[in-house]
Amino acid sequence: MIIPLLLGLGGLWLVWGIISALFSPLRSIPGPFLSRFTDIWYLSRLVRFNFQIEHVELHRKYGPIVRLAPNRYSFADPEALKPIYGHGTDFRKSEWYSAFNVPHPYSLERWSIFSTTDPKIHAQQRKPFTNMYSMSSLISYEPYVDECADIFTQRLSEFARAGQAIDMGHWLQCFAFDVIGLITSGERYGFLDRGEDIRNIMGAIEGSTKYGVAVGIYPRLHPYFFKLLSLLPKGPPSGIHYINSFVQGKIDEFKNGHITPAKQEDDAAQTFLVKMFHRHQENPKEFTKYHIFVAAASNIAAGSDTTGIALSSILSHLVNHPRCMAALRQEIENTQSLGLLSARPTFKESQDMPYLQAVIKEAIRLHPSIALPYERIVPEGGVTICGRFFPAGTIVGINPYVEHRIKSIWGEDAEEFRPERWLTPDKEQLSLMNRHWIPFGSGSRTCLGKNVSLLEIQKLITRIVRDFDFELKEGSSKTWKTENFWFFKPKDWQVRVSIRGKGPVV
Ligand code: HEM
Repeated sequence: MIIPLLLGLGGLWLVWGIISALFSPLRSIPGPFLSRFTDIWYLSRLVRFNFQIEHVELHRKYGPIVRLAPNRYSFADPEALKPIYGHGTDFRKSEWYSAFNVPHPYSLERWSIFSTTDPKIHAQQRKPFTNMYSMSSLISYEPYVDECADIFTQRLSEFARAGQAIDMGHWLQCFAFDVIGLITSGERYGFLDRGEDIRNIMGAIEGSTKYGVAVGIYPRLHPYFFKLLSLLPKGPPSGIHYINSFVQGKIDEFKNGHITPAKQEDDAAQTFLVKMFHRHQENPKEFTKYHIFVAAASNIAAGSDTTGIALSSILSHLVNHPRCMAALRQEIENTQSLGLLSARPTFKESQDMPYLQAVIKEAIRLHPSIALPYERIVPEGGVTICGRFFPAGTIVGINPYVEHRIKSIWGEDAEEFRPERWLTPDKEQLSLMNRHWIPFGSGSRTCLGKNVSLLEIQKLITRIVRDFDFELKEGSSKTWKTENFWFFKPKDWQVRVSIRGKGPVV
């Protein structure tokens, strides 16, 4: 009885797919054959966790607009960015993002800055947090980064003395995780001390992100899958619950031990939690306990993998391009000889180093921390993009990995690591590249933590490039292994470290 029923439903679904494909107003847009009829083709590619390679190939084969699924289109055209993500446009995030949230009935009032889809609701939700990520707050977070950089360089010195190769991607994530812990709650989680995935929190973030990437293709099934997989002791929902209870635990520990009722003199120097608890005390109805949870959870879930990957990308490009490593060291030495570089480089000092800035931008261009499309939905009335009309409800998106390789923006050598492209005197070209450099997103949903991560990146890269030499473990290929599950992560990137000159200055 069940089998004929399932076969019947499958048949109906197939017929519906074929009819929809035949009558779609977008049927002339090219793409893989199966993508016309079903989302399964795209899903099957995503779960291989290296879609970025095929994504570039698809655009080479089919042109600037490609169908990825019956109602999903991808763009590799400089003209597409502005209509989709430009300020003032009404495109909302697609429902794909909802699979990154705990669904009802498991949630009380679950929303997150990252996954809210409606632009107006999102603007209200984001506003109370922006000043915590502002430039003035940023400078006050510098001692936290320095504290972790001190421990990180100590670890590197130990590995150098032991002649031991290490998984550098993992250690850079440990650094990013401990920094975000300090900035958020004034506590280092201890990743740098132990070098291991404490309480499997990194694994939980990875598992729940992989779940979101896959299940987001069928967002209506998310509550059912979530419920079903919750029955497994180590299923992805347990990861999501785990992250949430980890964050809540940190908040509770903080509340019970550290919170001071009086506002401290120097507001900017406080951690996120201190600032947020004060805000909550002043106005508990507008700034609720859930607001505190949301910001702390965002920092932990969005701020460790991303920054760790960016640091790996920069260091790996430098290791693979000795000429660029030498040029950066020259800049560091020049700055130092002018007395403009502290032992613990400051954010301001590293911002005044143009070659460093160029290296950072170029590495993150070629290997962005996120390498899947930022999906949006065409609003009421439809929109013309790249000369083609898309009706309301169509899912459209640009993948930064693809955008960062468009030759009409970056030139014939788009695939090459050439930091000098950012030092061009051609202002128009520079402005074009800056507009299309989108590793932190684009428009109103741009990364809230961008400055925090740049603070970490600039300070740490200057310091470790000055104090250490790096080489791939013998026998390793220059092309590292990666997994792309939204976070585009290096896997087991083995590097040997040695101390330069007299060793770390601090
Ligand atoms: C190199 C490091 C980072 C990269 C490349 C990065 C990238 C991104 C991207 C691409 C988005 C937008 C995604 C979309 O449109 O779908 C985003 C959003 C976000 N990021 Fe980051 N991120 C980084 C670090 C951080 C850090 C350190 C934090 C927190 C301290 C953070 C917090 C957030 C939040 C809260 C959002 C949601 C913003 C919104 O929708 O209004 N990120 N990030």
